[in-house]
Amino acid sequence: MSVVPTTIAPEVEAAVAGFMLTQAQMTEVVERMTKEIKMGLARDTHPRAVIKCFVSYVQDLPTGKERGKYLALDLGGSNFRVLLVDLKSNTDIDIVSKSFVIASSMLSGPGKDLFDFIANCLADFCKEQRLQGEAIPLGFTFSFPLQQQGLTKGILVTWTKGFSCEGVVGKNVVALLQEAIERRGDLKINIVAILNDTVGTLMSCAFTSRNCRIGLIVGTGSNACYVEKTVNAECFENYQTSPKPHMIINAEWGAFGDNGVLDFVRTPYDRIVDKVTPNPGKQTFEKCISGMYMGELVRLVLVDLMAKGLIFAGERSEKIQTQWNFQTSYLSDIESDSPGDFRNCSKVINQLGLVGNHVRDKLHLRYICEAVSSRSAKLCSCGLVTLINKMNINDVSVGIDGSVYRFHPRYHDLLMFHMTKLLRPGIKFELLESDDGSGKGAALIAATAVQNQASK
Ligand SMILES: Nc1ncnc2c1ncn2[C@@H]1O[C@H](COP(=O)(O)OP(=O)(O)OP(=O)(O)O)[C@@H](O)[C@H]1O
Repeated sequence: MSVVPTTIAPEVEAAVAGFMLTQAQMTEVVERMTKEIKMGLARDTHPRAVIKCFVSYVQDLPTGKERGKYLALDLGGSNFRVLLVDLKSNTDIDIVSKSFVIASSMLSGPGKDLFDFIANCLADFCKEQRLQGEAIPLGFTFSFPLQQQGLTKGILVTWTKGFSCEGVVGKNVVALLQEAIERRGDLKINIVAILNDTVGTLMSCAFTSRNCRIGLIVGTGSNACYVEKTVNAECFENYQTSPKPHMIINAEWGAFGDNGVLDFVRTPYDRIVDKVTPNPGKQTFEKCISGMYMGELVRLVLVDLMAKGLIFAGERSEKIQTQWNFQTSYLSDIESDSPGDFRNCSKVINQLGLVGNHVRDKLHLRYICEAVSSRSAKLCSCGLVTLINKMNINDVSVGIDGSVYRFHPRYHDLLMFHMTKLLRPGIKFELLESDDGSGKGAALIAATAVQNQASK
């Protein structure tokens, strides 16, 4: 019987050492992020802040009594979805949804084409669901940095996550959608709210868990929102006079580090990934954390070690040399193997056009994946701890969505472990997986918006 090696070669260890954040570095990240969040909230410093802390105009958490049928659109990553959400009770919610793939050419084409495509998908869906005649309220989950000026007005600040459509930055996205709907002329749609997916996630978890105060996404991108005191949300015009005590703040934490404050935890591989994205120099924190980039980071380490003959020695593979070819789902597959077993790992190696005859190479590949996913979870923990400390509460639930959190075998446990180590003793928290947060959350915000309109 062959003995499975368990030790990592010093050269491999050295290559990924930069991903292994220490407790002191994590504490420093929390400190720096706290500063940046305060800058985003304050009127004077907001214009130059990197973590923008946008006002969401959502001030009411769900009461649990919201009811009715709502349409929701979800645009923010790999797929575009249209949903019909029927809030029957707080435990009985019917959701019918349809996903549409956005052609990669559309990601960088004219914005008008993107919004016409969205309106067409909406029309298809309404036809299928026989909703053409009804003006059902619609909540639009739009997961890019938005400077909101009201619940139905949001100016796109910048595209992220691979999108770069022309003619949208600086425009009110709700108006662009409304215009596309009007160009068709066959739909009666009442857009009552635009929201970020983090806000939808928070709302949907708060519908059933009263303690939910944070919404987190770890999917294609990463971002979080939290419940702030209205008086601290200085960019809200009524921050001193609003009768409502709270405001959900869309942190847009992906941009943390765009001013260099995270350089002390970045690796040379992060700098290479950044250069090949459509938004170099932007979304620094997100690029260290989210699904769009984790696979590429692993690939870059692998390519580097292969060039030095330290892994898969003597093997060549066109696939591994090609950008973005190492999917982030491979990290979940590889780390799902039980220790000493390399079944998934071998499959991935073969999919990448490699043979991988040596167990040590598999061990090393797993080690690299663990380094990248652990750093992601550690940085995310830093972000969550920053928000919990900022709210100064002792008991909190966090609603979480996104494929990285959902499918990575250790992500939840890593967050629990590192958050516990970073938080002051005695603070209770739970991490809740959000089920269809964007859709449910959009419906809940639409329900509150309709109610608020009616009571005016
Ligand atoms: N099994 C998996 N393990 C880890 N990551 C995965 C897995 N499957 C997909 N991903 C990654 O998750 C990302 C997609 O995330 P998600 O499914 O949450 O959708 P999204 O709506 O596009 O993202 P976002 O919410 O950031 O807008 C992709 O980058 C993909 O590589």
